[in-house]
Amino acid sequence: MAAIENVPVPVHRAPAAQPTSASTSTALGELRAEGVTKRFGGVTAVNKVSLTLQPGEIHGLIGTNGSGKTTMLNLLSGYYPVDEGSISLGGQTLTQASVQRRPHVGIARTFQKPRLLGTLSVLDNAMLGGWKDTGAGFLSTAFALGRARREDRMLRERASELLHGIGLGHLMHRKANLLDHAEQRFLEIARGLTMQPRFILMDEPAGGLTEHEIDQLAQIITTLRDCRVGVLIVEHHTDFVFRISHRVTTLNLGQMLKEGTPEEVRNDPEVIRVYLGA
Ligand SMILES: Nc1ncnc2c1ncn2[C@@H]1O[C@H](COP(=O)(O)OP(=O)(O)OP(=O)(O)O)[C@@H](O)[C@H]1O
Repeated sequence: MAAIENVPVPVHRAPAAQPTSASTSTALGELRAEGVTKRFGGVTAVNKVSLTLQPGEIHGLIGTNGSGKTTMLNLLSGYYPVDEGSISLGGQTLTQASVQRRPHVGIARTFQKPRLLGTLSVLDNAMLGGWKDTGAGFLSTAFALGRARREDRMLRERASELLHGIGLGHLMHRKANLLDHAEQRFLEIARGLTMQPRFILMDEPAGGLTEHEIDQLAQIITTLRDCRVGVLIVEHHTDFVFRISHRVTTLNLGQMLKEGTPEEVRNDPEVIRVYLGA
């Protein structure tokens, strides 16, 4: 993959979180889950979990297999409704907001297995992330009238800039299904960023990447942090999570085991007993 340049993402006003310092900020604009519970039949996948993601913060979500990490991400991104508890952004409730609504308030996500439209080009896939910013109706789109043309040009430029920033600029016109695994993962991130999110929730972004590609991923994520985007990383690759996160939450059997700085979590006897030492 080509070198990663500075990823151009929108600048938000809130200050970036400081690495390793415990955040006591109640800054407006935080994404907050409070006491959320999700059940699937008799299985309680997530049980009264609270998690706060600050703008400009990298927050790792780790835990054993089946501990509820992906479910938590799905609750924050609106893929599942919560059974109990609440989700809010900047103090405004999102608990009932649909999955289609969440991008409008600034929540993007990536998937464990990249979900791309394989027969479309890399550029077209990246542009799909910006659909929420288009308002041209069906007729003006069909006839490529002024507004539709302008919106298309704007999105194309934004997506193209992001792809260059993320190191995929040279592949813009290739079909997405011809990309290798890391390229597909990075394209998903670019697609999420095209919507200019305030928060991006990533499900196992380091899965299947080489050490070199993980370094590239870390570079992308720290650039997002510098641009005040909050990043939630669900990940099994704990070294990577401890290396780049400001805060880490550990789940076990759907419940919160420990939340704190990477140092606090890494040295917690219960986390070592249940997860890290396993
Ligand atoms: N759609 C679903 N239907 C039924 N059960 C589900 C569903 N999604 C998750 N579960 C169950 O909820 C629990 C938590 O699953 P989840 O995928 O959130 O865990 P995880 O920590 O992300 O796991 P992994 O690290 O293996 O990806 C598991 O017991 C899982 O089988």
